[in-house]
Amino acid sequence: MSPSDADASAADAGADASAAAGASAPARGSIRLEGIRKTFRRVRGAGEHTALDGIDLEIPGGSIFGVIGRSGAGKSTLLRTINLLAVPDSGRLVIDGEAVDGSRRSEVAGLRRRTSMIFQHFSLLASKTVWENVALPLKLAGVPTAEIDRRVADLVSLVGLADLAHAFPASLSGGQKQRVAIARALVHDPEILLSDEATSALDPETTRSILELIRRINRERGVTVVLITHEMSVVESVADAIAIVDAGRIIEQGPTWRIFSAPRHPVTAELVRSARHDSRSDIEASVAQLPPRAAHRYVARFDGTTPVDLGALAADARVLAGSIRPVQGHSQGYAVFESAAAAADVAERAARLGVVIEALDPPAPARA
Ligand SMILES: Nc1ncnc2c1ncn2[C@@H]1O[C@H](COP(=O)(O)OP(=O)(O)OP(=O)(O)O)[C@@H](O)[C@H]1O
Repeated sequence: MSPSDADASAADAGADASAAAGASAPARGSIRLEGIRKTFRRVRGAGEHTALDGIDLEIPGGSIFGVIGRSGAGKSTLLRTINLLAVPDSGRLVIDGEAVDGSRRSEVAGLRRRTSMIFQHFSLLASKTVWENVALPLKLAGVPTAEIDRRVADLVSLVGLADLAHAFPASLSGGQKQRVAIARALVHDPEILLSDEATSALDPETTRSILELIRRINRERGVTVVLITHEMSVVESVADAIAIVDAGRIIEQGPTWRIFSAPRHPVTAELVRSARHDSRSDIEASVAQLPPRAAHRYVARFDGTTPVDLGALAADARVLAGSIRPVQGHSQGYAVFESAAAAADVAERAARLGVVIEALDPPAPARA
């Protein structure tokens, strides 16, 4: 990606996430990383490993921002610089417009209260009930009992565990444990929730319900959410904007629907393809067992900016398979159809309508 592409997509990401947060959203929970660099001494051998290599990122307050990348790309380190669990070698962290450099202990303590974190492993105390796990940080902070009771009751009910308030972690499912961890993360009314692979240990349905909860917390309480994941499907369903990290650099960022419809970097394209299972060979395999009923087969791909009208591509279009889903209100996906229309005619109409078309090889007709 050229620097101008990077600038354009950074502007895209900021603009779209700002829109999602609402034009009059307060700056509460806004995050800016400027030229962040972080190196680690190599565990074996000499020298250093650059985990973050000049990260510039702007996350509007009140948005949900996804950071995605392959294993070892630098996602956790990036997330941990936001609460200074990882102290950058150089660069600036700016929260709500104010630089935070971690030079004063009180400043770091304040930052940690404003930025809560949830993890893949829930870190609950086995000997304490749901209620007691959530109450513990408030007790340690010396909050009066009546206030603790009020806040814990509110949070336990927010995460849907009012009936299990007196259960112990051992009797809870993974999803319920993550709900307790989320309630505990909210006790100090944070501006920012950092999610480090919080759904990676959960099955797809539980993942969906936890992501719905995170979205509700974001919308109802105005909490900025930064979530890191290696799963595109996680960011697809909740994030307003995404940054893709590779080898310690941001290689692409933008509104979620744009990243999915038109990835600009090959690594992003690969991540999108693997999440969607919609490569040409995947699609060809999915319709291979359907006997051909017309001379040609095509895949029409929709990027969410063009209304879907297969009839305008080929009057006799007969749909064989497809997958179309909304991402931030943009219908994206593909449809496989058969038609007698020649490839050149369909391609010409597709170009006029702004639809991407690929011609597939129809399977050979079965021998009689
Ligand atoms: N404390 C540390 N000491 C030494 N090297 C580290 C440390 N933390 C991270 N690294 C290295 O920095 C690089 C980035 O690590 P990081 O955990 O941020 O990546 P990641 O994208 O979150 O990976 P994963 O998805 O596998 O968790 C990796 O090469 C990792 O080995």
